[in-house]
Amino acid sequence: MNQKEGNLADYIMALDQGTTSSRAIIFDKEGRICSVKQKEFTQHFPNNGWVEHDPMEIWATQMSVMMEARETMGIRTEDIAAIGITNQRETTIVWDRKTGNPVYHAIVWQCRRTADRIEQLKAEEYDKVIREKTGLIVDPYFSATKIEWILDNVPGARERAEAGELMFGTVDTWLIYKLTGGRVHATDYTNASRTMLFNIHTLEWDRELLAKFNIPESMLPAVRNSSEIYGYTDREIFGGEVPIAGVAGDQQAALFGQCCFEAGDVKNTYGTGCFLLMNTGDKAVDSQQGLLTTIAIGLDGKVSYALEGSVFVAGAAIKWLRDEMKLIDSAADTERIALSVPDSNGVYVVPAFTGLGAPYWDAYARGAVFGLTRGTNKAHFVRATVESLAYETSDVLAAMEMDAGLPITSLRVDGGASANNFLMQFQADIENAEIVRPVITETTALGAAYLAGLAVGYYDSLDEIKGYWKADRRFKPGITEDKRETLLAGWKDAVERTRVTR
Ligand SMILES: Nc1ncnc2c1ncn2[C@@H]1O[C@H](COP(=O)(O)OP(=O)(O)O)[C@@H](O)[C@H]1O
Ligand SMILES: O=P(O)(O)OC[C@H](O)CO
Repeated sequence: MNQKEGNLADYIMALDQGTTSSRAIIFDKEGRICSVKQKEFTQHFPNNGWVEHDPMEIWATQMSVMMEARETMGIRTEDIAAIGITNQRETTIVWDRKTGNPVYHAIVWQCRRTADRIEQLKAEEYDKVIREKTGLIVDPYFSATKIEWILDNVPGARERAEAGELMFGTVDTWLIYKLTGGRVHATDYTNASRTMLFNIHTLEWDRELLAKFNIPESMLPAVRNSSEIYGYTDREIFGGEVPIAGVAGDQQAALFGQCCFEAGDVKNTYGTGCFLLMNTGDKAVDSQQGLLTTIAIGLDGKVSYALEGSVFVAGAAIKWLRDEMKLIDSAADTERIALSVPDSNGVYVVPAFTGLGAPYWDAYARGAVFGLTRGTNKAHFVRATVESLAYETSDVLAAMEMDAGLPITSLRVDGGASANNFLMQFQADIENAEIVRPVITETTALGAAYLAGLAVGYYDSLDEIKGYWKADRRFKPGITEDKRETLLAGWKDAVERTRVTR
């Protein structure tokens, strides 16, 4: 059986439940991908700024990719030592304890429907209380006001919740519940830390916050380590009992998958947006620079903390070049085009399409382009757009350095746009740091696989895992200090001219 001690199964399966698709990846011991299946699902936009998913569709797509990934390889259920789950974070699902049926669609992390409630909390200066307890900057992004909205707006929901009939979960919790046939209602520390209800210092659901949002404690899942056996898959579902043994929110899983185990280790995922996390060890650093304090991982009853900064638009700006501006045919073209000119010719693109994220948190800013001259051509424009991803990253790294009080000399990278060698070199240049890209850039799923493997004895230790992590390429800084300062000063000026609120 797939038990701790003498685990003989050959593979680990990671379920990566993201914002636009559900994926299942089967890894071997060295973290090589043996099978991967992915299914997109419907995005619902019922109102301006609202985003929802159907929890049943999340479950159905996750189930089917899980089955297909195994069947394609032709392996048996018992060849899988454990399952690790990693998920889009903050997204909120409420369901009936008896039937397992959701009472409403999942309210997605991107959904802004509770913006007015957030303004009210700020007006009461309750943001300070929230910040102190949860490490978060009060925002509709997190789960608390989403749960409150469901209880206030779904007919009968509040009464049912108070009678103990409803359960809340982020997507990890929903999948665990479904996979175990409704037997386990649990989440891990990293996901709990994104709800705006979890006290990251006492490591408990915070009673004062629960009262503030009028959320009965009976709705909440048990909070557990990111690496431990949560339960076993229901035989009906998977034709065998596989332990679910690793759980972490996707950005934290990526930090773990990048083997950023020590305080000071930083990773950046260059996807649609950029997500930067710095491990701060056992210190919950209270950011003075507009970053979030969050839980990096929970192992053996102890948590490590992280500083987090998110950039809303990164790879999305590259998509914009392709789909709206029609300047490129594919995202990969940007590398060749950027390298066809020696520099951006003084052009700066600030892709603040949906406002500016960390460290500015300016919801009202909008995209801008500076430095256009009669000599500006398409290549300069494309290059400036690619460079903006590096500048945005650099702003968050500067904030992290100030908060943590230590310089960042190395950054581990992943995500779709990390394939762009020009971007990686430019990042190294302006950051004056080494940029390290691993061979396996599926670090989110890999992190979940590592966590699951550790819990069942498939891996012995963090050191063993570190031994499997391999760099594909290291980009070293290669420009002068003067040049770096000039480039960064131009960006700072462009951002200042873009900002609306300070
Ligand atoms: N070679 C490239 N250069 C620059 N950007 C790229 C490149 N390849 C992909 N991208 C961008 O990366 C994003 C996709 O990365 P991915 O990690 O799959 O994102 P997500 O998980 O957020 O959907 C897209 O926005 C795309 O425009
Ligand atoms: O699904 P992703 O990769 O867009 O990640 C979403 C984040 O977890 C939101 O906090």
